[in-house]
Amino acid sequence: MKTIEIPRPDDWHLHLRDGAMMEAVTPESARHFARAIIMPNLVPPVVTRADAEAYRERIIACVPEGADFTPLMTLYLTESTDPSDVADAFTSGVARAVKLYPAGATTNSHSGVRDLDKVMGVLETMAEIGMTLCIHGEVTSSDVDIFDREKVFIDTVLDPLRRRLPELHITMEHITTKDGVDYVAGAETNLAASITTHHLMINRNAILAGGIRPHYYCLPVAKRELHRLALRKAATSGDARFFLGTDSAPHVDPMKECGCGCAGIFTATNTMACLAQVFEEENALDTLAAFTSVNGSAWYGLPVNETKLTLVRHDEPVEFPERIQTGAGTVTVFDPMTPVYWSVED
Ligand SMILES: NC(=O)N[C@@H](CC(=O)O)C(=O)O
Ligand SMILES: [Zn+2]
Ligand SMILES: [Zn+2]
Repeated sequence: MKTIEIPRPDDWHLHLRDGAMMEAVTPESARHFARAIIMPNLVPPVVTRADAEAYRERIIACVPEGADFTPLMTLYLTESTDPSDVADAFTSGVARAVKLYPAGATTNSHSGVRDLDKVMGVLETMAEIGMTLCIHGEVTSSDVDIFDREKVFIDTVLDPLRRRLPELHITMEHITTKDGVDYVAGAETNLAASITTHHLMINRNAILAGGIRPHYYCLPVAKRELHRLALRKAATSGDARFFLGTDSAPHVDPMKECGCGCAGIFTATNTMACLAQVFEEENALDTLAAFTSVNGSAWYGLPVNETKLTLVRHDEPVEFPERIQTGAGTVTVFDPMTPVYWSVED
C-alpha cells in the first residue's frame, strides 16, 4: 500500500455557516485542515471587526477538543463599510482579508457591492496596509450568459480595478475557466487564484446530462471540459499563484432538492482524498503539497504547517458517506462520479 505525506493542508475558501450547521461541518474541516479562510456570507453578513470577532469565537467553540484548527476571518465588503474599521480588524489580527461579492452574484450576496466607486476608499486603505481582497469574480447582469460571467468579470471589472489600484493584493476565488487561469498566469504581481476540488473533477455535464442533479450546482457554475482541463493543469503545475480553496458550501438537502435550489457543493468530508486522486491521475502527486499546503500560505504570508497529513492509496475504491447529519438537517457529501482510491490516514 502506497502512502504520501504532506504538510497539513489549509483551505483558503470555506463556508462554515452558523448554529447547528456549523456545529456539524466544522469538525469535518478540522479533521484534515489546519487553517481555513472563513467566508462571511452569513445572514446578516460578517461586516465589522466586532462581527468577525464574535463569529470567530462561535467557530472556535465548534472545533473538537484536541483538533488543531485556526479560522482566519474575512469581512464582507458593503458600500457602507468603514475603512478605519477594516484597518483596525487587520492590524489587530482579527481579519485576514476582505470579501467582495458583486451584489446578487451568489448565495447571500444581496448586501454586496453594486458600484465599485463606493468602496474605493476601503480598497485604497487595504492596498496601503497590505490586506488581501478576495473576489467572487462573476458579473451579475441578466443579459450576460451564466457560463460567460467569469470571463466578462475579468474583462470589465477585475482588469480595470487592477489597473486603477495595482498595489492591491487580490485573490480571484474559485476560478472555473481557462480564461481565469490564463489571466492569473499572465499577471506578474498581486494576483493569485484559488481552485476548488469539485471544479477539478466535474464539468457541466454533471449538472445537466442525463437528468438534473442539484448537488452539482454551485457558483460559479461548472463549465465545459476544456475549462476543467485547464484548471487541472494549473492546480498540478506547482505554480505558486494557484492553491486550494475548497468552497465547501453546505446547504441542507431540501434547499438543494427543490424547484429553485441553492448554489453550493459540500466537499469538506472527502476533499483531500479526491485531490490525491486528481493529482495521481495527472501524474503530479509531487505537486499536491504545493497546491494544498505551500502556495496559499506563502500568498497569505503565513508559515507552512509543521504537522503532517498522510494519504493512503488503496487497491479498491474507497466509500465515503453519502450525507452527514446536522442539527439543521442532512447535507449531501460531494460524489466525484469517479472511483477514488485514496483516503486520509487517521
Ligand atoms: N459557491 C457556491 O455555490 N455557494 C456559496 C457562495 C459562493 O462561494 O459563491 C455559498 O455560500 O453557498
Ligand atoms: Zn463565491
Ligand atoms: Zn464560496
